[in-house]
Amino acid sequence: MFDEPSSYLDVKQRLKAATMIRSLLDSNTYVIAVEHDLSVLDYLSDFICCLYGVPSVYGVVTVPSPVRDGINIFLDGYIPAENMRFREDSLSFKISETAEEEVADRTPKFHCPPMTKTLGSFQLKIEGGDFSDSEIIVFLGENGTGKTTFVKMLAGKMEPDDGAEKPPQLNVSLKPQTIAPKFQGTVRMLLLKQIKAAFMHPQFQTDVVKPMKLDNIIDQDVQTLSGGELQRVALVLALGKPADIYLIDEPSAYLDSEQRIIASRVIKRFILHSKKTAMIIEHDIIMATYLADRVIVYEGQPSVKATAKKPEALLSGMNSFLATLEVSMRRDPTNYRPRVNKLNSIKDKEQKAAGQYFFLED
Ligand SMILES: Nc1ncnc2c1ncn2[C@@H]1O[C@H](COP(=O)(O)OP(=O)(O)OP(=O)(O)O)[C@@H](O)[C@H]1O
Repeated sequence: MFDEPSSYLDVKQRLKAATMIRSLLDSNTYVIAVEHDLSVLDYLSDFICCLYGVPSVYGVVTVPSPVRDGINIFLDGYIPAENMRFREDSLSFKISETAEEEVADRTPKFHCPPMTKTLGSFQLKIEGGDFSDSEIIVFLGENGTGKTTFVKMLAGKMEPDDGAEKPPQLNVSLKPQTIAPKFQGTVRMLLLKQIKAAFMHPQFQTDVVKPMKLDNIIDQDVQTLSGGELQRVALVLALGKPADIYLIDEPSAYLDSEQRIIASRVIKRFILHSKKTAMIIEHDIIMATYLADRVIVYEGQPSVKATAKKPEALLSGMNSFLATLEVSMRRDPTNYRPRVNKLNSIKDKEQKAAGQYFFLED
């Protein structure tokens, strides 16, 4: 049995872990895994059971379905065989067909200069670039290529190497990768203390607090929250702080598949409506694809030497990122979710031969 094998791993490691787990299968061995990253679940499984219900009240486990049908049932919120709807809305990943042109029209709001940072034996080179309002930049890179380091430099928590021009002094709100709250008191007390203005604002309640489902835990002690509950509180806190730029390190960690999709929608809507900029580190490729207006691809050797490239369009960035991983992806025609092609499958070979590692639309 494997419980969340993908946690904190980068895309390459997630697929490696899935392949390793599959290699355990033989005629006498069954593997059962709990996994919240839908692309990994898709790659790993032959059959899946969906679980639905009301958190902390009841849960129902569906009969196993073949993996594609099972994930689509989960996303659709409807079990055709039982004529049973368990969620009002279906969850879809369609990316606006105009996304690319919208990016081209954006006016630059701030410029990040080229920078370098040396940490022990690790060297990071940042190409820099221009960033604008209402856009989300997703950082794509393997573990140990310096994503968190770049975020810390933008947040002013780390200086670039001597002599390098510093990033602009911006008002930054940071959701760190690890969350270890010291606060003694309830969630409500924490929100009132740190983000009172946003918390009391009806728009923020509707757009952020309600969808992140803080109602059930609002009077619970922060110290007793689970990992997923803490992550939801940390995201609300980060979005509730007035800032020019929101730096969000691994929003998907500890969240289940549905919460990941809801959190992505909340972040996307918030950034669009508030006309702010977000930079997000995300290893869940479905969430990363859904969130990104543009991407920064990290190249190089993890823990040794890496380059954070200039921001680029989602399609070209994903294409070059997936090419470095030697992974190709297609989209499910039903709900547009990205699916990893099995290594050496016909699609995998065809797409790689054509240099199309990633498709925006099927
Ligand atoms: N204070 C430090 N001293 C020495 N090395 C460090 C320090 N902080 C980070 N590193 C190293 O720098 C490299 C980049 O770290 P960083 O946390 O930025 O990577 P990352 O891309 O965010 O990784 P992950 O995806 O695993 O979160 C790693 O090899 C890390 O071990």
